[in-house]
Amino acid sequence: MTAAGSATRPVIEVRDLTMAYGDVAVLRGVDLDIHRGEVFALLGPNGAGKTTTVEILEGFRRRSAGEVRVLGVDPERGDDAWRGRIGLVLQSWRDHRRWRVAELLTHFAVYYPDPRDPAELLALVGLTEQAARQVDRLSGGQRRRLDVALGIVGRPELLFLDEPTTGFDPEARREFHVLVERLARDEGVTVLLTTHDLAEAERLADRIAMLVAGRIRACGTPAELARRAAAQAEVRWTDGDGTRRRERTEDPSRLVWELHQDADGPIAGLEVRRPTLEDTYLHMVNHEDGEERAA
Ligand SMILES: Nc1ncnc2c1ncn2[C@@H]1O[C@H](COP(=O)(O)OP(=O)(O)OP(=O)(O)O)[C@@H](O)[C@H]1O
Repeated sequence: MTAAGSATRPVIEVRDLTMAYGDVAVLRGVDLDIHRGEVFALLGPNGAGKTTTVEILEGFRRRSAGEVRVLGVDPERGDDAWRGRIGLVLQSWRDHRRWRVAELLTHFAVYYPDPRDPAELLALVGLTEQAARQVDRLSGGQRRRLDVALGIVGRPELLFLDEPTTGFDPEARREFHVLVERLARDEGVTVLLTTHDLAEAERLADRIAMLVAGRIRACGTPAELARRAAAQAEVRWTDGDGTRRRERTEDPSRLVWELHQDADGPIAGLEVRRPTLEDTYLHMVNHEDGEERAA
């Protein structure tokens, strides 16, 4: 690969990724391209396969089939130099409860060739006042920020955040969002975050992929996804015999006009509704096996 080629190549490339635990298929042909400097959200309900996907990309799990490249390397063959370019913020807290915050960062910094200064890092994640505190005395939100600090101490090009704000109060969540935005905007870090919170994905991500039952059911910018969701209106009305009816259509005025022609008078109980992105997402989650697409 030439230097120019590697500059334009996606940071993460996934083709037809499948994964089964025993005979249970969890990922059923996932395709993804994530570009340098993007904040990309993998959105899906519990059990959709988000953590499995991320663990495969991080090199912690062997896939069943498919092509995967992360920073140009197959994660199953990633060496220490490759690992040093990646930052991880995992779902479960590692066990360093007795360490003090600043000590822990200093300890991990030595593993990297060009680490961030621990004091600057503490300021960046808003933990300066807690520098001398033991890890097991931190609140849940403060621990999560320490997780992020540990994830970025080695100046990674790519940061994985697995359900980063679970258990955060609204204030901690907002501060965390500002931190992620700053990393992406000011430092060009590519961020892949998993979440089951649509509002968080819309707020943070340049692009969202909706993973439901091991398949990407829709992928695009929040605005694109919202536009596609709203393209099909739902028209509801009550028939002459009192039956409640509903129909999805891209041309609601035509349907209403036809109903008006047929009805002998006003259309009873008429409603025309444009689905929101949330309606579409919930519909996908609640009809997992259906092939209906928002894309
Ligand atoms: N090691 C494993 N062995 C067997 N099944 C597993 C294993 N890990 C995960 N699974 C199953 O695979 C499916 C996907 O799990 P995964 O953790 O990837 O989902 P997720 O989208 O991250 O969910 P959550 O939001 O709950 O973390 C689930 O049905 C889970 O029970």
